[in-house]
Amino acid sequence: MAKLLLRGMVLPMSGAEDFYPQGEVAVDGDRIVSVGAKGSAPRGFEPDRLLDRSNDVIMPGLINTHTHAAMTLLRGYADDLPLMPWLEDKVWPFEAKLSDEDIYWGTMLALTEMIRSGTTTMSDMYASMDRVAEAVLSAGTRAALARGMIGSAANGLQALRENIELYRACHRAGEGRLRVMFGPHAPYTCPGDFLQRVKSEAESLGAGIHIHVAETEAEIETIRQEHGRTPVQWLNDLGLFDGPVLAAHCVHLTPADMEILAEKQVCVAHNPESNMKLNSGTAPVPELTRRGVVVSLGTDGASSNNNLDLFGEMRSAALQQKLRVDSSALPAYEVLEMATVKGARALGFEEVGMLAPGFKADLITVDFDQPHFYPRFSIPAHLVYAAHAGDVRDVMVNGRMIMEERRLLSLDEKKICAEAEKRAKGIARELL
Ligand SMILES: CSC[C@H]1O[C@@H](n2cnc3c(O)ncnc32)[C@H](O)[C@@H]1O
Ligand SMILES: [Zn+2]
Repeated sequence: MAKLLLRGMVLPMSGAEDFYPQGEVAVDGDRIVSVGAKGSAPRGFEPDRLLDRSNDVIMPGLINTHTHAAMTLLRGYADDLPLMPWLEDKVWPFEAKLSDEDIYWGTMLALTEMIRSGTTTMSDMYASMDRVAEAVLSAGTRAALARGMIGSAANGLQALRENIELYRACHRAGEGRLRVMFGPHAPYTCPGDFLQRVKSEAESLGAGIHIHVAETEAEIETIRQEHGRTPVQWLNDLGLFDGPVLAAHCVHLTPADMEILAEKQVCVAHNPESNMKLNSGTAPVPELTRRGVVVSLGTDGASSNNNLDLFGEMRSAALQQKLRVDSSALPAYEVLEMATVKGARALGFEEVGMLAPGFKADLITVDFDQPHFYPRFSIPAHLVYAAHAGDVRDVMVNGRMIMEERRLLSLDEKKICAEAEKRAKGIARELL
């Protein structure tokens, strides 16, 4: 097992006070041994390699808690529409034509973009999840995978069987890099009896549930007409929140909804850019965190965003709340927590999200020797308000370097881009 010592400006994300302007992180195999000031590595720790990144920030890898990775194939295919026309008229007809192989290459494209922008873990909800798992394992990243399920009869039940199979085959696979959740799409696409069936299957396996909730006003109105309550109240009454749940979006919430989410320890994946692009609305993030809800960050798919860059997403998350509430809302360090430690909690990855002894070595280095990072008054502020995807220099997951000096080590980027281009254009031609 290789031993590595990284030196640089270390932001461990283990508490607001923790920062080492000249620090070091010692890694042995897949785990972090020590984090601290320069010279803090344990006596006797003899690294096989010293990585001097004195002008870089060394921080935990970013965690994207809500995406549909293979939707990179739809990037730029369906823009400037609200949610339901976007889904029904453009996205679902395109997705109906995707083969397992298309989903594999779309996911590979997503992973390439994610690694380049410092994302080491994603939470994905889609179809052909065995191929998504294969892509994640070969890219070397970490993921929580959920089979997206729509409907109740033939389609929904087949998807549920696939989700169970996925759990059995992949949960904790790849040295623990994979986790499996259950992915009922939304309260407006899954009937109550189906949601309860999903809940009981997930419960019997001890798995969490990943679901879209309260995304648009139209959803609130549909569920009110069908069930006479809000989506959060409906799902709670069905018992869905009795186990671990990751609820994506949660834009339109009443105070009573927020109390339920807090009481049931439902985690929320906040997707500000998708919510803006589809004109869904602005989620009440400070109101949720004030109540103790764990709010993490996601990009959603690359068709409603249109990128998978969590640096951009952090900036949007912060600015959106400042516009909605006031300039003190959602300060930089809290946004960084959403993209790291809180993401790990939301997905049930207990050993990632911060740099701490005993934790898995998932980390990135950000090249701070660039004009947009001077003067260096505040590292968290620079990371949230000034950084962009291309600033990421190195990416390590589970102790393995998968990008070094901006060179991808686990993926063939040119081949992936060519395959994605060919496959997406082929489907678009068929739909003309
Ligand atoms: C059944 S797999 C997941 C399913 O979700 C669709 N999707 C992508 N983005 C959103 C969104 O913001 N709200 C609801 N559904 C979304 C995706 O296209 C897949 O069909
Ligand atoms: Zn989504």
